[in-house]
Amino acid sequence: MEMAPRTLLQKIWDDHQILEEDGQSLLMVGCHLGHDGSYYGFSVLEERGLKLRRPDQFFATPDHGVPTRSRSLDDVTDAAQRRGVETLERNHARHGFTHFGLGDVRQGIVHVVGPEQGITQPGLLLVCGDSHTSTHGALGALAFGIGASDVAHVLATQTVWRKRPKAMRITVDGTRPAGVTAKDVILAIIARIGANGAAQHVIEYAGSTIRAMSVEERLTVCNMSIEAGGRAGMVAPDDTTIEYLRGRPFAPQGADWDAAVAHWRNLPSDPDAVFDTEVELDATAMEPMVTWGNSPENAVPVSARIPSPQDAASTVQRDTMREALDYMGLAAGQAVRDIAIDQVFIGSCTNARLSDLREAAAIARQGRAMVPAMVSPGSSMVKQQAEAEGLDRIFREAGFEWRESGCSMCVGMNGDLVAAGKRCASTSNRNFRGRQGKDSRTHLMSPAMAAAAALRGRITDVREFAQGAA
Ligand SMILES: CC(C)[C@H](C(=O)O)[C@@H](O)C(=O)O
Ligand code: SF4
Repeated sequence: MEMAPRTLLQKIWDDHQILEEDGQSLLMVGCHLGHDGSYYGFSVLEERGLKLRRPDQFFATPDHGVPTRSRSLDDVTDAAQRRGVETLERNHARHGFTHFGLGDVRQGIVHVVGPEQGITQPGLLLVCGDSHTSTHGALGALAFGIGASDVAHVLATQTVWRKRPKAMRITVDGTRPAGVTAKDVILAIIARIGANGAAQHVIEYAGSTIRAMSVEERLTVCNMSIEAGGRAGMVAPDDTTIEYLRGRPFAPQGADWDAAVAHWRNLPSDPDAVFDTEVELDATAMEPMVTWGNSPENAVPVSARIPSPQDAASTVQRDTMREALDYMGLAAGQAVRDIAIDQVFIGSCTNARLSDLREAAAIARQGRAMVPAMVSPGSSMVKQQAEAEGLDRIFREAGFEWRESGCSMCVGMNGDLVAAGKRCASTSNRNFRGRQGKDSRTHLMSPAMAAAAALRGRITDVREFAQGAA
């Protein structure tokens, strides 16, 4: 009998399902990633006298609490954060998993490090106790964040229970206009479908715009799947994926590589596969995007004005918009381009890979920062590569601070904070209330847009600057 056509999601799910019970699947986990917030799971192992089931399939690196001024833990002001990093080191010594510690060039934000090291691969079922695990789907993996008790379950059994999600395909077609980056594409997607638009779904991004993207750009898109309410986001593996992985430290080698590639080639959704939900967008009509509120769905083109609560679809939405404008200190009808900012953050698992830093540097070199601006590379390897091509010098000469790698001001756990009432142009993924510090105000945008905002001290259309690489 011929098999029914399947989506990429269905293929990976079927490959990993051990059994199905009461509507839940028990799935074999191929790769488990951890960071300095992963200690709860290990304490459960200890309480129950259990061993780490597969030390060879657990990889961790400290990111959330690490200092970015230096690599010394003495620069971490919060005792709990310091304990997180130290506990990860202790668990590594005890359980023998792969650990890229502070001072190791392979350290970085776990979602930057996985792909960079070739740990993230097509067809893998990958989990991590972190919501932005969706990032790894850019390489054709099924990757999702899991809660603390699931982390303990995976550490002990290398399996996880999950309900089979629905499949959504988001097709983006056309050539992006100049100045429109992968970040703008995902912000446009979230603005269209809403912060809950992909609830219960795993998103597959498809179409000529996605196919034309580099792996680093696809990582940016998949990273924010969770901000659209999706369980995960993925892009089918293709030549771009395979060329990206070739020769990376943890990628298969020799005959194993050939076998892996043959498997990866079979993963893309079959032509007749049916998706539960389909969404289509035209990239040719897109502009650089900026958020104005406290949800990533509050994204508008940089040339637009802030929408009015009076135009909201419901009274609930109207109240939410009013509260957001009040919190953000903004008025309906105000031009986005006029908004003065207090500082700039270029970093995070969304936008701190080498290509992001190149794009930001290409703008930074055209002027001088008028407000405090900092750059925190996504990994220590990214930092090293950026320095090898002189990006650190460009940033420093433009008055930007060049820091060490970590989550940093994306979430502020390490003490890199935006002060109360201050407005930050940020390349991260969340603009929630208090996200970058108590009463801080966040505007999400691309690395080039953030650099442009730094040079002008206000939200600026990056297309006013010369385009091109640094
Ligand atoms: C602290 C961590 C568990 C959290 C997450 O799950 O995403 C963080 O990374 C974030 O981005 O909010
Ligand atoms: S960089 Fe930000 S979004 Fe990414 S894992 Fe760290 S805190 Fe979460």
